[in-house]
Amino acid sequence: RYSYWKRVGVPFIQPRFPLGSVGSIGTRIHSSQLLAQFYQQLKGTHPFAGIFYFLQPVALALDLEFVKNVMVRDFQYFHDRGLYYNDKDDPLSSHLFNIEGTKWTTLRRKLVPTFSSGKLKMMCPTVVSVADRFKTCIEKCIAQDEDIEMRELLARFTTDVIGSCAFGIECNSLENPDDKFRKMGEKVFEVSPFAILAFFFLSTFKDMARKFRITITDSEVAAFFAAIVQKTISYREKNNVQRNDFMNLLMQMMKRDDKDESEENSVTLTMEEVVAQSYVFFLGGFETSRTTMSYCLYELSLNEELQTRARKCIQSAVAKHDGLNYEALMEMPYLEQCINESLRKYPPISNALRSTTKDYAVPGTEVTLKKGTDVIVPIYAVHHDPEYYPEPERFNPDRFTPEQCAKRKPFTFMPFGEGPRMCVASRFGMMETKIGLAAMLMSFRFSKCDKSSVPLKISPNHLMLTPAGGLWLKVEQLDGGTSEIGFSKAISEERGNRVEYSM
Ligand code: HEM
Repeated sequence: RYSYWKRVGVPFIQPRFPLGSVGSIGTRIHSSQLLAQFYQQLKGTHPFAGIFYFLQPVALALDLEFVKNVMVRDFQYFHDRGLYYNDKDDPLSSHLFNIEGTKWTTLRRKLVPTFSSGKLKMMCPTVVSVADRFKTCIEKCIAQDEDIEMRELLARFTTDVIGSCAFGIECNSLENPDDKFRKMGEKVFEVSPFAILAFFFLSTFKDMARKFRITITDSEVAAFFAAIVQKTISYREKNNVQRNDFMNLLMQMMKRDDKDESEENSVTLTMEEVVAQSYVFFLGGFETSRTTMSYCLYELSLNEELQTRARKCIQSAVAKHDGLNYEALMEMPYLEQCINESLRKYPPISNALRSTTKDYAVPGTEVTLKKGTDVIVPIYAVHHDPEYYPEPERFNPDRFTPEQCAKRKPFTFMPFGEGPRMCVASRFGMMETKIGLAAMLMSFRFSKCDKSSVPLKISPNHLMLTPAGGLWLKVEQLDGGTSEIGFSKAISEERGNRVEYSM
């Protein structure tokens, strides 16, 4: 098996039995950094490199033309991710991120409208109202100690945001750190090195794993989400509640009677499928944005000048639009540059995955990727390639001025992936991140403290790019605070019709 790439004439990373090329993932190094080493080692030799996940050959993209072909031009060969899911024994795993084929195409098409500009604008006050509670929560924390572990607080902020926007649920994890929603999020993402390897293993041997009815979702998490979604749905049905949120859209897809049977590609979801989609929105909604905010805050805390510049940009937009609202958010170019530079340096989902659905003759080579071959687009490696980003370890938001963006080569900035399978909620993620950062920078000054680790180390045993040991910062209240800047004006009018949340 291990002579495969040599036989087909593709430069490859020497594997070791039984783990292949990924033996150190989860224990010594994060997958994104290991793949960046492979990428640098073999870049320029071929459109992609050969690596092995256990015994399975996997292609690692090395050049941008190949990335473009996989993500966009030849998408018909690459619409699946090839990840393990098991809709029979583990329905929660059967969500938009994992599912394949026409089921994915139709479901994706139906879900996209959830994140239209109109819907985002409508959700904006809800997110701002959570940001207001977030600010109060930080004030309470710093009254006790100015050195704060920010990642945990940010997780509570994004948990409450996604609870409100996706489920219409008031989960007060900001006020109550032991809130069950928060605990569930923690449980999903804090996985052991063994679990990471097991996940790669199952994705490599999917058919066998399905035969043995192997599940990947923690049973407590599965039961929790099933109960919360069912409760929300039955409350809405009983009280005839219509809200402009994700749950509403999924409920419409459950009701076959509402649909024109002849409608081509119409999707009907079972309750289990609705639970799975809600679950992925919860996952996508809280971990990625909190990670982005964490890294952005960290970098700004190391550079007072950039922090002041970001704060001024926020203050002037808020003053112009009379509060922190959708219009103000659209006019914070420097904050956006800072966020983009954070996403470049620390893309939370650091690799995009695709799997060939039929044999694929790689343009410009003699090689054919066999049906079922996994392809990795190493987002982190491309974002750290000095050819595209000189001095890649330097945090420099000026890389994202409109002039610099116009000069940038396509496919060198992919924090949300690319092509038809890119992040379905990228604009919502940006909005949530901007609101969280704006709320914090308007009210507080951030700097490093004795507990801050500089330089930051990436934890090897997290799925996303996560700082090891958390993110400790010194947080001081700014003179004047934010009350007069207009938070209160933006507090959501739309607080009715929420399910009482008491699990
Ligand atoms: C800063 C925030 C975010 C980042 C950096 C991010 C990044 C990504 C990336 C890299 C992918 C894979 C794209 C690819 O394979 O080409 C993805 C997919 C996805 N994301 Fe996000 N995301 C963010 C926020 C969100 C939010 C807020 C949600 C939900 C509310 C979400 C839901 C999803 C879903 C469902 C997919 C799978 C899409 C599909 O396969 O059709 N993401 N995201």
